[in-house]
Amino acid sequence: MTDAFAIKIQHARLAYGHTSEPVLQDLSLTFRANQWTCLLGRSGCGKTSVLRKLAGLLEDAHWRGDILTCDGQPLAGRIAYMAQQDLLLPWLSVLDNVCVGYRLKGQPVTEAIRQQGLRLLEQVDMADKAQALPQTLSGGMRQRAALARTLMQDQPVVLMDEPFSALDAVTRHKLQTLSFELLKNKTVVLVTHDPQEAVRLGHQLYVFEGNPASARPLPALSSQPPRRLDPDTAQLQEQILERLEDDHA
Ligand SMILES: Nc1ncnc2c1ncn2[C@@H]1O[C@H](COP(=O)(O)OP(=O)(O)OP(=O)(O)O)[C@@H](O)[C@H]1O
Repeated sequence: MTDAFAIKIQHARLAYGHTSEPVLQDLSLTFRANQWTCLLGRSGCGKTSVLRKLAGLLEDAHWRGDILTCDGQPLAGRIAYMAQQDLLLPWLSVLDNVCVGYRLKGQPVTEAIRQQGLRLLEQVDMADKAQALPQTLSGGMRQRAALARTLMQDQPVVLMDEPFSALDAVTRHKLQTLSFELLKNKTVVLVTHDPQEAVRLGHQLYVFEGNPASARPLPALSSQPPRRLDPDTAQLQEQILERLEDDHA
């Protein structure tokens, strides 16, 4: 696994279809190494499109603008992407889904790899479902399995699209903390609709605003994530909500 690295998007524009209005315009974002960057914004403003672009999965759209890495190397092959849909393969057990990255790379899934997958399943409280098929799981269980699969990939950049949205409050809190621990040395981009989650986990935060949307940073807090609720975090949450409300108006 290579070290985490920073990524910069500069003055990007995105449109679906040659003649369509752009979804994103003058979008500039910096994702720092070893930090969590949270992206917020109203539904449909283009957050997932940005993750798909970074993951190399945006073939159906027109993108203009630079994406730079601080080491000058391409992004391809260095990204783990946890999409909004969990994309678990229905014919594979949960454990095989967690280890599927090795199969896709044509590498054998050794006993050591299976044990590592099992340990991650234990950490997300899914060890008892290791042999279950995805269709027998609840939405929250599927999300936990997908999270274990993302962690298993051990890539320097991790993109997560609302990874905790289907979880109950206690499980969400637990998995936020666990993910934060396990992804400490990565460049993490988290899309979330939850201001509390963003404030708890984000080293830096951006709100997508306008139509076409661009990203505006929020002031960083001096405390380190994962944060507890205190007057500063409460105030920042309030500020996020105000920005989101203004954008809906
Ligand atoms: N493949 C596509 N073809 C045409 N339009 C698309 C396509 N994918 C997304 N869009 C449009 O682009 C816009 C941005 O979509 P995107 O999924 O990036 O938004 P989002 O901010 O992630 O939304 P949400 O918060 O609801 O997940 C939306 O208007 C959506 O309808």
